Amino acid sequence: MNALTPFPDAVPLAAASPPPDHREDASRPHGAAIAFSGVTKRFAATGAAAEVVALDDVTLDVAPGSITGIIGRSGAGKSTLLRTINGLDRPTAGTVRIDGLDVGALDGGDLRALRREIGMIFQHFALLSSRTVFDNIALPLELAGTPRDEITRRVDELIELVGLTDKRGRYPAELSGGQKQRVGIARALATRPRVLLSDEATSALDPETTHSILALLKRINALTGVTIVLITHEMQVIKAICDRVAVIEAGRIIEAGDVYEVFARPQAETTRNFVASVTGAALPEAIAARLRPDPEGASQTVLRIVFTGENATAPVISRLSRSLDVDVTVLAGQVDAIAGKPFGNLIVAIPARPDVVDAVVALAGAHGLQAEVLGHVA
Ligand SMILES: Nc1ncnc2c1ncn2[C@@H]1O[C@H](COP(=O)(O)OP(=O)(O)OP(=O)(O)O)[C@@H](O)[C@H]1O
Repeated sequence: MNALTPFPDAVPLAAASPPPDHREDASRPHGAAIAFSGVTKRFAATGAAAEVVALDDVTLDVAPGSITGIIGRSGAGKSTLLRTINGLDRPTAGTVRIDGLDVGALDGGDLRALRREIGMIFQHFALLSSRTVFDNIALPLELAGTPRDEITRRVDELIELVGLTDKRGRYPAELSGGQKQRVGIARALATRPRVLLSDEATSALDPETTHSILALLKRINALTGVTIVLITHEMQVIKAICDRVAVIEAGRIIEAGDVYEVFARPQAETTRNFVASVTGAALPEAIAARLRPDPEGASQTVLRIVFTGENATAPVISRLSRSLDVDVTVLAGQVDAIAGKPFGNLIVAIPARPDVVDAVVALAGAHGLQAEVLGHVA
């Protein structure tokens, strides 16, 4: 691939007639594939500060047009991973490729050309306080040398897309947090990027505003096919809009896959905790404090039962109870939609008899459910 034209089939903004409305964009996929291969990033020791391995041999594929979430706790390496995509951080080892193009090998004009294909939104919006909504959104187009009439057309189109028509001439100080993020999103989309990076874009917003911003990102992804990579520490965000998720811990990807699969069968302890934070899978504290691994002397065994797909709404608990003649006490749970599919999670207590426990687990399995023993209470 020619390094000077990182996206040969991308339409150069200045030369293109913008489509009259965004629905036309849906017919031409914009998304770019991103491939991390063995990416390690070390920050050298300075003075008293020891060397930091921020990314440790990260290999991950981001599908074009997907919404991929990277979740991890503070310091896990999320921002560093995001910054390797637009070349703000260069890997110490390994490669990051966007549609096959090695980001780490680019510099100067090639890197600037690549960055025009990558929009970014931030937790604290990063708007210029002295510029109006219109002028903030216009900035990347001005920097790209886009003619004035085309800037006006494109910015007005974006202002409408993000629902800020009545705020066109307002300044950031006159906007709510959600409105500021809408400006940030419009600005990030101005040059018709093929990748949109979101750095904790909803972390500073209240739940309702978060919901509307996530819905906007999902709509933009559906309309334009832009590949979205978002980093977050909230599983709620992953659950709301992502197709794929990767869990990062101490610079390593410890789990990655389809969001529904990861929610249904989380493997790593950290992933289980993230999943439990949003699926009702967390044990009530009073029970958790009494839970022990040893069934000796216990009166109740506590199970987690995960319902997926069409089983999510089946009356399985009453069937378990009737056909095995056991009392099933529901301790916690909810039925929800994840990635658009039903997903249920119940925590139940049954009598702590090995034959009963085995029968319940087997019967749940026969109904296509997963049942897992969490522990026992006296
Ligand atoms: N420029 C830098 N110099 C030295 N160390 C750095 C630098 N940038 C990041 N780090 C370190 O790399 C590790 C990963 O940081 P990073 O910001 O990627 O984590 P994060 O998951 O985004 O955290 P947060 O959610 O708190 O923003 C941390 O230990 C951090 O202190």
